[in-house]
Order: sequence, then structure tokens, then C-alpha cells
Amino acid sequence: MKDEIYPTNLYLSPEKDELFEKGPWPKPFVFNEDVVNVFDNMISRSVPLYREVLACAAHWTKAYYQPGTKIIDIGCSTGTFLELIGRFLQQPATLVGIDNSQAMLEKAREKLLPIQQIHQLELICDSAENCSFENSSVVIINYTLQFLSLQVRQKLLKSIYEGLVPGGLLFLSEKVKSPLPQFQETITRHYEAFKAYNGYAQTEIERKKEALENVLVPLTETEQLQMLKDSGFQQVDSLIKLHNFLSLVALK
Ligand SMILES: C[S@@+](CC[C@H](N)C(=O)[O-])C[C@H]1O[C@@H](n2cnc3c(N)ncnc32)[C@H](O)[C@@H]1O
Ligand SMILES: O=C(O)C(=O)C[C@]1(C(=O)O)C=C[C@@H](O)C=C1
Repeated sequence: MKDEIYPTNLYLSPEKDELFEKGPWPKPFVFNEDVVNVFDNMISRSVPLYREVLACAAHWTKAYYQPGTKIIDIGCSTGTFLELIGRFLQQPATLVGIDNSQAMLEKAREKLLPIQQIHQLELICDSAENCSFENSSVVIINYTLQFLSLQVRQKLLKSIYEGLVPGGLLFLSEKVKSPLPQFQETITRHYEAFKAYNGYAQTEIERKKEALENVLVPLTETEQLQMLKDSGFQQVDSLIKLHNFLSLVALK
């Protein structure tokens, strides 16, 4: 009942992320089978306010969804957001998940079986930059743009802008960096304390950090906003920020 008005109850698989505890761990970081198997646990222990961000995205999706259009989740991983919005949205909709990892989509397909009784579901295994966003009223892209090259990020955001219907919404979450090296250092230390609090050992934190170097390349908040503006989005606002993680909305 509570979930109908404030959807925080995520469907997360319980397999514990111990990937960087004992080798061999993925370096450079990739979304391989081993990562996929523990991904729900990994992301919910590594992204500050993960549950709140997904709940917030569900609320904004419900508010901006236009009947007859698509809701698209780019980098949908194991389908956690689509499953949440599938339960939260009271009217049938077309839900599209895009991810270039087949293993992620296999997990998603399993997780999304129940919501297919209500919604039309399309899971597309391809790189987001090859996909069309035509006739979408809500596009979600959480913690995915950060893995693409800067050129591809800009191209993808432009193509999302073009595909959205007028009044359509982009919900974007990213890891960001501070423009001030001193602040960046303090934020990083605080973020690592958050990870330690969530049960990661210092060695695990260090190994993953090394593996993510040059793979996950964060922008500053200002650079991220500029990229959205350069893609056509003139109305942009920030919703959530904790440590080095930010969620924004942008309107067409
Ligand atoms: C950190 S995860 C996203 C988490 C997910 N949005 C969530 O909130 O649980 C990044 C995802 O993006 C996918 N990915 C990476 N590069 C991609 C690309 N170019 N096109 C589509 N998916 C991509 C990865 O396979 C992975 O599942
Ligand atoms: O663990 C980190 O340092 C993170 O940046 C978390 C993060 C991400 O933001 O994408 C990194 C890799 C996994 O995909 C899940 C979460």
C-alpha cells in the first residue's frame, strides 16, 4: 500500500558483491557475467541514495508520461527501475529497456515477467548510441552516460532530445567530480567512508577505484549541465546530490 504512493521497495537480487575481495577481479572494469551476478547488491551498496533516486525517477516518470508514448530506460541493467515503474504506474504503457550487455538483459527479463501482464515490454540489446528515442515522453539514464566517450555522450543526448515528444522529460543520474581539487579529495574520502559503512573493505574500495580509472569518467556538474544545453535542453534542474552523485531532470 505504502509503495503505491512512495515507491522505495526495489526488487534487488541478494547475491553479495565480493568481486573485489578475492581475485581475479575485472580490471579494467567491465559488465561481465561476474559483475552481472552481483550487480544489484553492488549498485545498491555503491551509489548513495540509490533507492531514493529510483523512487524519485518513478515519481517524475508518472508525472511526465504521456499515454501512447514510450518510457525508455537506457542502461537498464537488471531491470530494477523498469520493474519499479511497472508496479507504480497505474495505466498500461510501453516500457523499453536498452542495455548492451546480454547477461544484464537476461536478468532483467526474469525480473520483469510479472509486469508484462500489464505493460508492453521491449528489451533491446544494443549500444544506446545506435537506438531511436522517437515517440518517448520519458527517458531515464541512470549511471550510464559516464561510461561513454565524451563525443558519444553529446551525440546520444542530442538524439534523446530529438526523439522526445514536446513536454517530454529526461531523468539523468551520474557520478560527478568537483571542479575544486581540494573539495574533490574531501568528497572522495566521504564517499569511501560510505562504501566502508556498507561493508566494503579498504582493499575492495581501492581495487575497484583502480579498475574504474579511465572507464568511468565523471564530468563536473557545470560540464554536465552545459552538455544538456548543447543538446537542446534549455530547462534543466537538479533534484538530488550526495557526495559525488547527482540526479537531474531536463525538459523538452
Ligand atoms: C551502472 S549500470 C546502470 C544502472 C542502472 N541504470 C540502475 O539504475 O540500476 C550501467 C549499465 O549501462 C550498460 N551500458 C554501458 N555502456 C552502454 C552503452 N553504450 N549502451 C547501452 N548500455 C550500456 C551496462 O551494461 C550497465 O548495465
Ligand atoms: O563504485 C563506484 O565507485 C561507483 O562509481 C559506482 C558504480 C557507478 O556509479 O556506476 C560503478 C560501477 C557499477 O556499475 C555500479 C556503480
